[in-house]
Amino acid sequence: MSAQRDMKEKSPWRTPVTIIIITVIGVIAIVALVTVAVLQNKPLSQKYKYGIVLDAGSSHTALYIYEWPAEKDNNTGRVEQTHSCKVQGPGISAYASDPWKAGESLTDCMHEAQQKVPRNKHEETPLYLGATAGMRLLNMENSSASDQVFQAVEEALRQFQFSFQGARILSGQEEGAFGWVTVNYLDDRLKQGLETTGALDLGGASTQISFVSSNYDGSESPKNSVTFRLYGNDYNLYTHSFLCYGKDQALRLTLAQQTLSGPVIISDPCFHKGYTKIKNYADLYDSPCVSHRKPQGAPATFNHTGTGNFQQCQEQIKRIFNFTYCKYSRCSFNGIFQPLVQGPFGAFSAYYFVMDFLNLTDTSEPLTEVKDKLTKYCATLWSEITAQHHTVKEKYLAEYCFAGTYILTLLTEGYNFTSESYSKIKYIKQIKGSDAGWTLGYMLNLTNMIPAEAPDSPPLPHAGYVSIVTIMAILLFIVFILSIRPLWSRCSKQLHIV
Ligand SMILES: Nc1ncnc2c1ncn2[C@@H]1O[C@H](COP(=O)(O)OP(=O)(O)O)[C@@H](O)[C@H]1O
Ligand SMILES: [Ca+2]
Repeated sequence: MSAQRDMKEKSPWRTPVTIIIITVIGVIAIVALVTVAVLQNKPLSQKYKYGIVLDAGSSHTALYIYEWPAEKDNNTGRVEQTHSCKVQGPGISAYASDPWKAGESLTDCMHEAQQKVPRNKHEETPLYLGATAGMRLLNMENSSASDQVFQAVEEALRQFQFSFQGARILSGQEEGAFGWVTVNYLDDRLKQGLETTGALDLGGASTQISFVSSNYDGSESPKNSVTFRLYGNDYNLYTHSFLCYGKDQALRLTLAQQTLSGPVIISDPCFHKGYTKIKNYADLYDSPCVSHRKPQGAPATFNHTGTGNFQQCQEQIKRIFNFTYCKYSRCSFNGIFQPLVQGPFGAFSAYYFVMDFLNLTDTSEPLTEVKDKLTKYCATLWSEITAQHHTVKEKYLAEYCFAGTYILTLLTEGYNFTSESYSKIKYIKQIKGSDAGWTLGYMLNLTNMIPAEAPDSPPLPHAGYVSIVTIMAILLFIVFILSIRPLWSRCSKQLHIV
């Protein structure tokens, strides 16, 4: 009996010290388990990645910086524009005779980008330059000049520490499709598989229309069709880019058809009464959109004089669209296939600038009222317009009557928007702080940021994991306490005996 008791007393499991150690280790193990389990599912301290896109448009270049959390696929992992910089001076295509200046023009905005992106991220930050219709036209007109502009621009961009990924001309299809991706990504329509929003982009040299139509499978005109698989959903997008139908080239087209006979004075209903300016024929026809129409033996200059008449302006503008031929079931204009417009649309870039200036962004207003307001605006004397808006650039100011009329004509006559479908257009500049335009969609595509398949969403949100682990830890603790209770009571008895 005493030998047995001796053995019991010597067993390491039965000494009070051992029991205390086991208890402490047990508690530490449970606390560690809880901590590890909770931390493993908690987002680590936020680290960001950056991307830079330069939009080399026909009228100017703009730089955009985008930022997103470094970890992939968490639900807040959205890309946002954190900064934009407008390059001083004209678009890069205007530097055809001085290519190195095109490169130099970008340096101020690039220095700004160096300040905005954290120093230690420069090397890993991709930098893209995409050029649109201005460079498309220069390339058509003089491809060696366009190559030289690209060389100069690339050389300038390589001077920076960023990871330069190249400069290239986007096709009209890409420009339209990436604008659509941007709008729908920012509106959170892609991840959730919601009805998408069409995109209307009005530039200076080209204009794009892109939308998903339920009764269009892409077979009738494959060159107008782009298919995507994004977050597990298939999209069949209709898109078209009209070169020469951006607002600056459309103005040339409209003016050029009024100068066919080479008159010295052009009375233009799209400009305000009282506006008069001597302009060069050579400048007007200095674009492949109109160069073939230059009248023979025209004088060097013409007197551009406004008459301010919306109705007549609209008649002039209609004449730049060709509605006479269409080999498809239906066309917009110039023989280009287009299904009937469908669903909501976002209209950005010059659509927004012009309609915002004219106070016509409210599309719940009936179209007839919009036209009435524009009629009044166009009929306002030039002297009154300049007096009311002395801070606005004169070139823009002179052209708002034309631009507003062009927008309404393009939408209603060109794309066949009706009073009803017009009310589903929203004129937008930004969505949730990021500019509407092709740049974000372009970067998302090149960095593979939008997966084809829906990411496996975690079965529980973070809070769910924390609750489950806490409950399990409490249960474990209770079981642990219950299991060591007999040891403790034996231990206290021993202490009593001692
Ligand atoms: N504040 C403004 N008011 C009116 N038009 C503007 C304003 N800012 C920019 N624009 C116009 O927006 C258009 C932008 O086109 P841009 O992107 O440079 O050309 P593209 O996309 O055809 O290459 C140009 O016609 C430019 O004049
Ligand atoms: Ca543009």
